[in-house]
Amino acid sequence: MSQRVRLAVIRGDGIGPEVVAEGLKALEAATAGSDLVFERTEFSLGAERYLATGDTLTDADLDAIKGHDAILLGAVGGVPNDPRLTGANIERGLLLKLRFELDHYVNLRPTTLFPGVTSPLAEPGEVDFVVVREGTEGPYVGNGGAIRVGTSAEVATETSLNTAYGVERVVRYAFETAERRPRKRLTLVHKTNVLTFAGSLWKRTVDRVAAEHPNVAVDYLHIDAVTIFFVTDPARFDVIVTDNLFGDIITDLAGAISGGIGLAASGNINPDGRFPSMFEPVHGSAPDIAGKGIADPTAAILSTALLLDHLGRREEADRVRTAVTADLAERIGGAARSTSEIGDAIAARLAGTNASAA
Ligand SMILES: NC(=O)C1=CN([C@@H]2O[C@H](COP(=O)(O)OP(=O)(O)OC[C@H]3O[C@@H](n4cnc5c(N)ncnc54)[C@H](O)[C@@H]3O)[C@@H](O)[C@H]2O)C=CC1
Ligand SMILES: CC(C)CC(=O)C(=O)O
Ligand SMILES: [Mg+2]
Repeated sequence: MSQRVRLAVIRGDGIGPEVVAEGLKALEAATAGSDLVFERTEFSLGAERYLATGDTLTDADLDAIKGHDAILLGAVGGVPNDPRLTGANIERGLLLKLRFELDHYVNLRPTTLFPGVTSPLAEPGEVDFVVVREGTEGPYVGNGGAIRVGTSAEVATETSLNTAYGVERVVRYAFETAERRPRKRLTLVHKTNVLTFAGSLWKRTVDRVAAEHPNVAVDYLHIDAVTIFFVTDPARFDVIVTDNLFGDIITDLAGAISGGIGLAASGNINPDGRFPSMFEPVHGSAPDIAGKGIADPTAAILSTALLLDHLGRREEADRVRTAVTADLAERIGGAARSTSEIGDAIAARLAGTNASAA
């Protein structure tokens, strides 16, 4: 019996389509000849579609996407200097709407410094942590407004939403993740010294859930101190749990200390399985390099490994990670390669047709 997977593909804007093409190559190569059968549906969503039609994510789009088992997304937003585009329509109206409507309350962002990858700051083995970022609340919910806009008396608010329900479920997921990892450490990252209302909720929730996980060592760091320790002592981190905004910011930094943002993969997970989970690179649409064929597709490829993990296909997921690890090790001192050259080399390793395949 084959395992049929209905995969929604949202290539998006900028380098999104370039890196998704390579992710799909890897996914196909990793699963060729197996019982896993992907049935792909393309959804043409993003800034370009919005500019052409005025639509971001319609109810019909959402309903159709809900009929899938998983989503692979490139990146959206970032057509430079177009005054018709604001964060409200693409970033919030499309990307965050997908995360909220599909209840992606876990935004999982593993960070590993692979052997052979150069980091300005750390050695391989020193960086191996996972950020569990809350994905449906925080300051990203659009809870705010502005008055007297454009005047010297303008006032703008952007209120962070934190619910006991929302915080507890992501904290529980983070503890369960820590339980499965050898070091069993969990760090809550927040700013409880000044964001005292939300911070107190997060801290009390972690303390309460910690009592159910006596094997997990728990500590707390303020977000500003975390930016120091990511640089000076990344080995201290195992599992980090944090809110939507802090998690967004520190995972770009996590990418930078572990070989570059082009290697950073993520999963927007709906752990209940009620809605399809969505896998995407941590990076955005990178308009500064779009169309040049130089984007690193590794993050998109590693995102397909997270997708395979989510489908319960650990063996195929590990094959993707092994092929990426081997490819990264060969990059040292090598000539720069294009997006498709990297994707082809990794796919060839997976297919066993690369001369130096591991
Ligand atoms: N999930 C998504 O769809 C995301 C969308 N965005 C959107 O993307 C647009 C651009 O945002 P930025 O702040 O510039 O962030 P970005 O992540 O797109 O780019 C930041 C820097 O990293 C480089 N970079 C990114 N991905 C790369 C890759 N695969 N290989 C090599 N270099 C890479 C870019 O060239 C740029 O110099 C904005 O509209 C933003 O809102 C940003 C982050 C996530
Ligand atoms: C639109 C943003 C929330 C996307 C982003 O930067 C991210 O999820 O990392
Ligand atoms: Mg981000």
